[in-house]
Amino acid sequence: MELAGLSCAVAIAKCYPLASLSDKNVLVFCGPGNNGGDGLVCARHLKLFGYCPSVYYPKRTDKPLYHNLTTQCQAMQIPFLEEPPSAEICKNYSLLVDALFGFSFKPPMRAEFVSVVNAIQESKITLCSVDIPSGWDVESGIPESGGLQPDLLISLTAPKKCAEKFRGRFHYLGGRFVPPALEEKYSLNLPEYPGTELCVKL
Ligand SMILES: NC(=O)C1=CN([C@@H]2O[C@H](COP(=O)(O)OP(=O)(O)OC[C@H]3O[C@@H](n4cnc5c(N)ncnc54)[C@H](O)[C@@H]3O)[C@@H](O)[C@H]2O)[C@@H](O)CC1
Ligand SMILES: [K+]
Repeated sequence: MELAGLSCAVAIAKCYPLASLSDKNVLVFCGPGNNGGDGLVCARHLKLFGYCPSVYYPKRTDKPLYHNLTTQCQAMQIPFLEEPPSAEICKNYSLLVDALFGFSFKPPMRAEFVSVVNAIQESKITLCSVDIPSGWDVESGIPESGGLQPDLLISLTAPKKCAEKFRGRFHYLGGRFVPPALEEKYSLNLPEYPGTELCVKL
């Protein structure tokens, strides 16, 4: 998770260098599972890279891993929003990071998250999705009702089938931790990571 989240922060910094943004404010939406954990790690590394991340983490998982990730963000003075951000609030940020749901999401979206996703969509702020655009089915992709349309998708470990439907500008692969034997076993056919890079543009 630490490597996955770090690779997301690196991909974001490559696509949206600080100098290209009107301000450094980034809002990271974190869901209850591992995708949200990746988001917490990503927020921390974005801060280390000079961005000003805030986190919205409405459904916190009561496990030591998530407590620790939250504590680390708080120790770095990363603010946690208490109220669900409206589309207007989202407009205070240069970038939104969607780490709500990943490959374990089962549509349809439960009511408690519908307004959160709608606010992201309505704001039209540049969106970066971690692993899978939240609300998309891991296999079939975009929901019929429309869904989030990220500008950057960071696929982790290997692109999921739904990534075929991604239409944004930047697609990166991150999570450089697959042992070669596993890559071979599942015929993942992953691209070469250049040098010591943590992510690679697809
Ligand atoms: N397992 C692995 O090998 C890796 C996993 N990683 C990350 O882990 C993610 C998968 O994590 P998880 O399996 O924890 O699952 P997710 O983080 O995808 O989501 C699980 C959570 O979503 C909730 N949920 C599911 N369907 C929902 C719906 N319709 N409405 C509202 N809530 C819903 C579940 O109750 C659960 O709390 C990946 O997408 C990736 O981001 C990466 O860190 C890399 C390695
Ligand atoms: K996501």
